[in-house]
Amino acid sequence: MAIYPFFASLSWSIFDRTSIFVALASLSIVAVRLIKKPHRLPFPPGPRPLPLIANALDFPLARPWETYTRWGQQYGDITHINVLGMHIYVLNSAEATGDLLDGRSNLYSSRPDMPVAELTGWHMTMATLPYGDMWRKHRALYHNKFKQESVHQFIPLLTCKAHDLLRQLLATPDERVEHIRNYPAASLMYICYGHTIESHHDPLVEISETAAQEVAETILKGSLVNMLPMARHLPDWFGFQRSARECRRKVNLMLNVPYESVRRHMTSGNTVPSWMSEMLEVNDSKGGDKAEEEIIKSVTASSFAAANDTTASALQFFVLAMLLYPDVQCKAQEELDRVVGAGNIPTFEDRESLPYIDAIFRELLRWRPPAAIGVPHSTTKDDIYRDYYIPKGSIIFANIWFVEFYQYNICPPEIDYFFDSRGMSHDSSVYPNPEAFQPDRFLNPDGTLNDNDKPFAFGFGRRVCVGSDFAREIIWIAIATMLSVFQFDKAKTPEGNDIEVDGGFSDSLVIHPLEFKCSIKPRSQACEEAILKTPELKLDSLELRWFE
Ligand code: HEM
Repeated sequence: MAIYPFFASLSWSIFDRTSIFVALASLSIVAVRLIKKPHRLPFPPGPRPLPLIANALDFPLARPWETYTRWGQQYGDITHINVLGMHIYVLNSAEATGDLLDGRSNLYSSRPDMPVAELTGWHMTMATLPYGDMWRKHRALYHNKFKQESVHQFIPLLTCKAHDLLRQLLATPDERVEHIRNYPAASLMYICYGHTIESHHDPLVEISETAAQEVAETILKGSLVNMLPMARHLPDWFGFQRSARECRRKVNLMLNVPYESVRRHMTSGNTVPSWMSEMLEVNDSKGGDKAEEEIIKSVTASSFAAANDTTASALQFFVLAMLLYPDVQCKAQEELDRVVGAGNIPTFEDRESLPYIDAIFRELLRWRPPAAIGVPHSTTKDDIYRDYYIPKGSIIFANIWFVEFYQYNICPPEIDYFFDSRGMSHDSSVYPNPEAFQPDRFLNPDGTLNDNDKPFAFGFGRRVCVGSDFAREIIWIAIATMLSVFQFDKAKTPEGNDIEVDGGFSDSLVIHPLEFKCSIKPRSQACEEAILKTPELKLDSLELRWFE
């Protein structure tokens, strides 16, 4: 089990006085937590704890949604484990999640105290801030920019970027993965910093992506260390500290390099209006408060980090779905041809008349929610739910999704309870045949969209994704325009046989399909011409009304 290397790495010969102090202090905190008199009400059921270390060995370090789903099947829709004194609850139903994270959001809206976030410098990003004034301040800045009433301001930019994507896919379809990655990155770099990406190896994108990726990896590597507040003081020989320090260096670059670039443009009088320049101008006009400037750096950097990978994940899975479900592609193209005319590219103005495309968007986030276990919440007060005790500071995971084990041949045949899903997005009582990609689930019999418009994929309560309206826009226009002009098919072998795709995906915080081959061709000569005719807008010449 993954905890063994953790303990094995503790070599007594190299303990110094600090190490001994840290180890003893950590152990005494854990011991106090473990022997602390429990509330008279029980904890919910869960795996049997061992003496002293409780459920430390049960805590999943890889593909946690699989373990969480199994617990859901064994213990019901609310499972409890105690990891080194930390109370962790896993919610495996929409009902329990709705009751707690939405219904009691005044108590369930903080984030776990994670030393690893502080050590990597990530603690100032909104997604990790505890519930309180600083979080409210960050959230207000985001809300102002990305709230539903504001996102229409991004329409010219997103249209332009979607057309760029079409042209890139037409020119080099084999670079599909890179083009799709580039699409949200280019949009967000422009919104946040007024920066135009020229290639797939843009330095600002690479700095931001590397930092976000390394933080995710360090968080995973340090997941047990995360549980101990004393981890902040672990000695340097502890490998985790070194990777956290390296990560911090990259996070600093992510915060400061784009900022310095925007500042340079502002000083030289060549400002390209952006979210950052707009906020800096306001702050400068009030005297240039340094703490405020740090917040500005943080909200822009973390919106790129939160938005880029999740959006790219949804679009990569979209292509996979089109290969696996050609009937869906066909139905979508029929709708597009009927509404905008074959060979024409839809715009946001056509959206109301294209319900099936919206249904594809909703099904995509249900079928493959990019962040399968969301982001953990934590409680700010003791609570009682269904006669179970939930102490202050508990960590709450909502298992948005579970994996259909049998599909990937990793489920032992005797464990048939996996077939009966309880994961929320794949709850078979709500979504029959949950593993199938069926956008019709989101349509009324008359073809209009139904009311099921709150994807679990965006999270819950007061911490619900602040970019969800923007995500809908950026994903919708890409899907609609791509489907209008391209045919997505399985690639062929030289003998003309289909190259099968297995539908597997990565084991990461934000999931992505494993590499697969795909053929992308214009649907007709008219479609190819329509793509080539899309104007190659110079962003600087766009009417920048979205920054008003
Ligand atoms: C398909 C795209 C996206 C998905 C699936 C997604 C998913 C999520 C999830 C699951 C959370 C955690 C919610 C919770 O704690 O319950 C979250 C939080 C967040 N998302 Fe997104 N997101 C997406 C796109 C975006 C975009 C486009 C932006 C910004 C423009 C964004 C910014 C954020 C921020 C800042 C948070 C932290 C909110 C907080 O802690 O208060 N996300 N997102």
